Order: sequence, then C-alpha cells, then structure tokens
Amino acid sequence: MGYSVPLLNLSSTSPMAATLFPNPNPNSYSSSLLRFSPPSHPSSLPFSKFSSLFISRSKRRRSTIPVAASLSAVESHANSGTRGEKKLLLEVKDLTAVIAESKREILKGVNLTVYEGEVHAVMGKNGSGKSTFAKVLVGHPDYEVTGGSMVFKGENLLDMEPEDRSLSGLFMSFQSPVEIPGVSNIDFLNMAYNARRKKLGLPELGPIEFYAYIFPKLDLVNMKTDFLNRNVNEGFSGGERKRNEILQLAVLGADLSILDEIDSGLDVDALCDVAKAVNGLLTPKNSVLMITHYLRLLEFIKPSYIHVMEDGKIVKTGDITIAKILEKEGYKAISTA
Ligand SMILES: Nc1ncnc2c1ncn2[C@@H]1O[C@H](COP(=O)(O)OP(=O)(O)OP(=O)(O)O)[C@@H](O)[C@H]1O
Repeated sequence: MGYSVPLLNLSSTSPMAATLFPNPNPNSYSSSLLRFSPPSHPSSLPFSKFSSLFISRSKRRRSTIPVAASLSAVESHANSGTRGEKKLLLEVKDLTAVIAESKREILKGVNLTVYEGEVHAVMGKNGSGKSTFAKVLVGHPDYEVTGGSMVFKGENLLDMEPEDRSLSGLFMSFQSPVEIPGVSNIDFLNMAYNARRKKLGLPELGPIEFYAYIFPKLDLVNMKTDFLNRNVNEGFSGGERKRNEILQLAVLGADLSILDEIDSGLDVDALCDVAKAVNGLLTPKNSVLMITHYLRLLEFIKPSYIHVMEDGKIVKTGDITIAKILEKEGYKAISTA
C-alpha cells in the first residue's frame, strides 16, 4: 500500500511518464528513502548521503546473475584501490542488462569507475542507453541485469533493493520528475527526511524544526517559499521541477548523485541556479554522475571525466575536449560504429 514511484515512469519517454502507481490513499505512502550523514546539529546538516528515490518495495530488483558470481565480483572490486588519496565509490564492470519485459539487451558491457570527489558526465546519442544505465544503477524494476557487476562503497548493488541502494547514498534525479497530488512539497520532504532519521535512530524533526532546516536551502536553488506548500511538482514548470529535484538533493544529500539531464528545459538563469546548487553540494567526499547532451552544463559543473556511450557501452572517456568536439562536429567525429 502506498505511493510507489516506479523509476521508469519518471522518464520523459512517454506522455504517461509522470504517473505514479495508483494509490487510493495519498495519506499513506511507503517511501524508499535514502540516507544522509548523521548531522551534528539538525539545523546545520552537511548531508552527504541521502537520495530521493521512492520506489515500490513490491517491485523487486531483478538480476539473473548467480549469487556466487556476484560475490566474486565484490571481492575483485575490493582490490581496486584508490585514485591518489581518493576512495573508490562506484565500480561498474562489464555490465549488461535487458529490458525485463522484452529481454531486449540495452546495456552491452558498461565499465565505469567513480572515485570520491569526482564529477563524471555521460554523453551519447539518443537511445544509446544512458538513462537505462542510470536506472539500472538505482535498481529500476523494468530492467534485468544479465551480467557484470556494480559495486558501490564496497557493496554489491545487485544484492540490494532499490531503497537500500538509496540508503547507502545513491540519489537519482529524473528527466521528468513526478507529481504527487495531494501531498505538499514540505510534507513530502519532511517525511522523507524523517524516515531517514528514524532509520538512523535519530529523533524526527517536527514541522517547525524542519522548516528552519529547509529554509536556507531554498536560497540555494533560488526557490520561493510558496513552493513548499504546493503539491509535489503539481503545476510546476519544467524548470521548477528541476530546481525541486535539486532541493531534494540538498535536503537529503548523497554520496553519488545521478543527475539525468538536469539541464533539459532550463532557461539560462535556471541552468545557472541549478548548476550553482549542484556545485554548492559537492564536497571532496561525494560525487556526481550526470547525463547531458550539452556542453553548456559542463561549463557550469566541471566534469573530471566525460564518457561517451554508444549502443550500450562506454566507448570513449576523456576530458572536456570531448564535449567540445561533439558540440562542433557531432557524434560522427567520435563514433566507433
Ligand atoms: N522500459 C523500456 N521499455 C522499452 N524500451 C526501453 C525501455 N527502457 C529503455 N528502452 C529503450 O532502450 C533504448 C535506450 O534508452 P535510454 O532511455 O537508455 O536512452 P538514452 O541514451 O538515455 O536516450 P536519450 O538521450 O534520448 O534520453 C531506447 O531504444 C529505448 O527505447
């Protein structure tokens, strides 16, 4: 029972995208909430671990990989070490995945390593598998992992439910964030935040304390206070939804924030606000994996690495030069096909 927000339903690929699983009772919803760093003081939280995925418990992650194989994957990842002083955060090896329903293979051997404090950008033609990759990382039930491994902070993601992935510090913002009719933004965030506090054995914040906590974060994303009282994303413009996603990130925090086309539909000012907010949340300990088509975002949020995805694989990795070439010459300039 409860609001179940299937991740794929948040994608922009369908007009039905922004729908929730039917829920007759908006007053009760189960959220799979993520994790935040225990605050030293509730009103000055340097959140680094919390993500805003709300995924049905009933929709279970699917993997067709034998347990023994996935265990040995963790062992081999455990030896992957550090990059300088930085610790390994995410290591994806030879990841393959199919659409659960049709068994069509979308991911065909993705390899990616993310260390603390890094910003990675994934670019690629429409349909190359970028969003699928992001959704597979967070455990979207529409996909089955058929091979390879994904280890996040030493834990095998394949052994974790979507909500546990969130709890361990993964956050994903969606191309088209969903509306939640009947639930105000502030109640939603307060509930999400408290769920996490509860999980960590911390006392919940009451509405007034929570308001004091969230208030300064509105400035970060340049949002007016009245957005807090509106229903989640209901009637929000595209840009307002994106700001709201970043507000969620600011409230909840994350070790790894996966931002799927956070720049789409933003005007120049909104892009600047959103990018500033993301930059403001970056620390030497947390990382960002962002999917984008455009150089302009990468000029605001400077990537450590840019990866190009083609037909379900990362075919090229480099620096900002890649995005500049793409902008000028298109994918033909770097395509391996
Ligand atoms: N749940 C699904 N059902 C059917 N097809 C799917 C599903 N998810 C992904 N696909 C297909 O998989 C392919 C990769 O889609 P994906 O959304 O990952 O691409 P993308 O690289 O993010 O594209 P874009 O840049 O247009 O957002 C596409 O052909 C898409 O239609």
